[in-house]
Formats: sequence, C-alpha cells, structure tokens
Amino acid sequence: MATANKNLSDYDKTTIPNANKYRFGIVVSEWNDTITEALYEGAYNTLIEHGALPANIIRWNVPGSFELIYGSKKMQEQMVNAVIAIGSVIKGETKHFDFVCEAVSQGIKDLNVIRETPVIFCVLTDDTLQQAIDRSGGKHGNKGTEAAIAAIKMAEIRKNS
Ligand SMILES: Nc1c(NC[C@H](O)[C@H](O)[C@H](O)CO)[nH]c(=O)[nH]c1=O
Ligand SMILES: CC(=O)[C@@H](O)COP(=O)(O)O
Repeated sequence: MATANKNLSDYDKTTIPNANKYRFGIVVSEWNDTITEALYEGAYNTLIEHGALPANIIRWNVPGSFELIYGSKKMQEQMVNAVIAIGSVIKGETKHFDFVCEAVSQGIKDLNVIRETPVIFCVLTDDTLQQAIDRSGGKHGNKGTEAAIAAIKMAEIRKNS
C-alpha cells in the first residue's frame, strides 16, 4: 500500500504502550531542515502524547542523512530504549541520491541487526520537495508520527523479549 493510500499519522491510539518508562534518542539530519524539523516535531509530539518524558528524549543533529548511520550508532551506546533516525533525501541532478538512500537504508538496517537497540528509519526519500512536504505534516500525514509509534512498539518488544 503506497503512502498515498495510507495516512502516515493514522493509527489506533488505544493499542500503543505507555512510553513513560522508555528513553528515546532522536538523530536529526540538517539537510532539508524545514522537512527534518517538521518530522522531528511530529515524532517528539507523538512520544510526549503517549507518555514519554521530555527529559527522556535526547536529540542530536548530524550534517546529512549519510551521517545518520554514525550518529545512530553512537546514540545506541547511550542509555536509550530506541533510536529514531530522521532525514530527508531529495533527488537532484545526479546519481548521488541513489547512493545516499542506499547507504542510509543499509546502514540503519545493519545497526538493527548488529546491536540490541532498535533504530527506526524515519528518512524520506523523495523525487520532489512537494513529496517531502506532503509526508512531513502535509496531506499524507507525518512520517515522524509513524516513526515515534514504531519506536514505542519496538522498545516494548525489546523489553519483553
Ligand atoms: N543531497 C542530500 C544529502 N547529501 C549529503 C549527504 O547526506 C552527506 O551529508 C554528505 O555526502 C557528506 O557525507 N543529504 C540529505 O540528507 N539529503 C539530501 O537531499
Ligand atoms: C541526494 C543528493 O545528494 C542530491 O540532492 C544532490 O544533488 P545533485 O545530485 O544535484 O548533486
């Protein structure tokens, strides 16, 4: 199901565990910062809405989405129950888009395989700025909200496993 058919901010609030017992690390890329700040706001507000304490949410900035890999790896070493990696990659004139997207998705996948702390992939990979706007609080919802819900659920799974 494509995002166009599923609003990123729609979910059953009654099924979400209380996040008051968890600590979250959020790593935010500075590239396309109007988008990444909107994603961060969606993620932060959703964590708070579900009981997370402001003191239990750590934020680090990194230069670009490629650096989300290293930033998330170091965030995993903090005393957090889940990490959210936030980025916005928008296609330009060259193949750089392809390499950045592939590297970040593979790198964050590797962190989930190699280490114990889940890292949530909150990286938009869009052909246009409008697509990114639509998915960071626009007509298709906010991927930051989706990522925060995933982080709470994965922290619960990790606690119970
Ligand atoms: N073009 C975008 C980038 N490019 C920068 C890389 O992510 C990286 O910071 C650089 O190659 C140095 O290692 N990053 C984004 O997050 N979004 C883009 O659209
Ligand atoms: C994703 C990118 O790195 C890209 O936005 C850079 O733009 P360009 O391919 O025109 O150099």
